[in-house]
Amino acid sequence: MADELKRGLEGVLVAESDLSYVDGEVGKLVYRGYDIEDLARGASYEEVLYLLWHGSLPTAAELDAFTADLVAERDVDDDVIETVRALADAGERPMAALRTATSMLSAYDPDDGDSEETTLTQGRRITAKIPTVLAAFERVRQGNEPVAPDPDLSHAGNFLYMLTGTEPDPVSEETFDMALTLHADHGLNASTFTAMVIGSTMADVYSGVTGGIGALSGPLHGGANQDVMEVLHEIDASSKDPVQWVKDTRDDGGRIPGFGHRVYKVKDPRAKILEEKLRDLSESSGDTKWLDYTTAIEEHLTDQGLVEKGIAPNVDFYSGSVYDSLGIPVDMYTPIFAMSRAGGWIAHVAEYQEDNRLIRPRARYTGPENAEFVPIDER
Ligand SMILES: CC(=O)SCCNC(=O)CCNC(=O)[C@H](O)C(C)(C)COP(=O)(O)OP(=O)(O)OC[C@H]1O[C@@H](n2cnc3c(N)ncnc32)[C@H](O)[C@@H]1OP(=O)(O)O
Ligand SMILES: O=C([O-])CC(=O)C(=O)O
Repeated sequence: MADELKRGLEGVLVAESDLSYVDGEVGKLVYRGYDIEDLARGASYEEVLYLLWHGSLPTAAELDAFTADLVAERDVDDDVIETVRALADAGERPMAALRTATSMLSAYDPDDGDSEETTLTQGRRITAKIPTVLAAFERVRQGNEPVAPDPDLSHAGNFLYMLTGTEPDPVSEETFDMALTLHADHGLNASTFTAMVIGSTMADVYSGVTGGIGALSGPLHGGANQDVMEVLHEIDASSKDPVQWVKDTRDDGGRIPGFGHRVYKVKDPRAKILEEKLRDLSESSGDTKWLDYTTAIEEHLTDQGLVEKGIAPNVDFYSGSVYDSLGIPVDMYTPIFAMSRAGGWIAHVAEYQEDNRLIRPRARYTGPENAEFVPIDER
């Protein structure tokens, strides 16, 4: 058993967690026992953060105090904004800029130490500042000045405000807030596990979140939401039938971004909620293009038996089309995922460090044995 190889750690249990549970057979996701659908429809992202970090849904008074603490941390030091400007000027990708800026934020954090309290205090600062960093990056990139946070707006509303300079309408704010809730946590996915591995060395939470951002950026994980939208744009620009695009891609041995999952063997429950949201938004705007393309792709892959084989739409398949309806640029989709998932990374690091054990698996050695060393001048 000890020597059994589990490629990609598939199915391996490495920790106990009270935070979230993914039932991949029936397509169910819960945060601390609450169904994601109830939370997405009924709770704000701030309530969900409180739930993840403190173990229960807040009362109104607890939420007020928690929100005030988050709002108080939204400002970002000028040096970080200057770095963000330099990164934007250099043409850095938003996800990489976020990774660099998040790491830099630690220089301005007055606290130090590895207690749960410090992790959550620093986690609150990181969570509050990521939207400010991201919005500033996007504004500078577009040739505009950053917009200061508005303390009267929610986490979701304030981000959209800082991004556009205009207060969002209630539908946009509610839609974005729902998307943040849907992305906040998801068991030991690759980026959360990365943050936990880093946390298990008792490194600080800035290191864990910075590592999480790096892991999330890849196309097999959070980066797929950007890929899905790029595919939709490619289909649109080429006037190709979406089904033909899928056929060509599969004939070339390619994967369909936004499909497949290590745990879900059926459609991701978050994809169902986002699809419904996209349907509402498309019908009310009268622009159903992305909905039509995504639906056609899903129907085709269902007809081809892929969905039945467990390669079904995941959260990334529909999120981009929803962000597009909010006017958000395509390469900001994965950073927005990180903005939400930071809450989950912080919760897992804090939880794991409570009863910490260094995470250190092994590889089966397949290299040469008894190689004879030859000094460099004799090689
Ligand atoms: C937030 C998230 O991270 S959700 C996931 C986001 N990522 C994507 O959408 C990228 C596309 N999807 C994928 O690459 C995969 O489904 C993953 C990485 C998410 C999961 O991968 P794994 O659990 O490692 O499955 P694995 O890569 O072994 O695939 C199993 C089989 O399904 C096929 N498959 C998996 N995903 C897809 C896909 N999107 N399109 C076509 N075929 C697929 C594989 O080719 C493989 O087939 P084979 O057994 O005939 O070789
Ligand atoms: O759980 C996973 O492997 C990927 C995922 O859906 C997420 O991180 O939200």
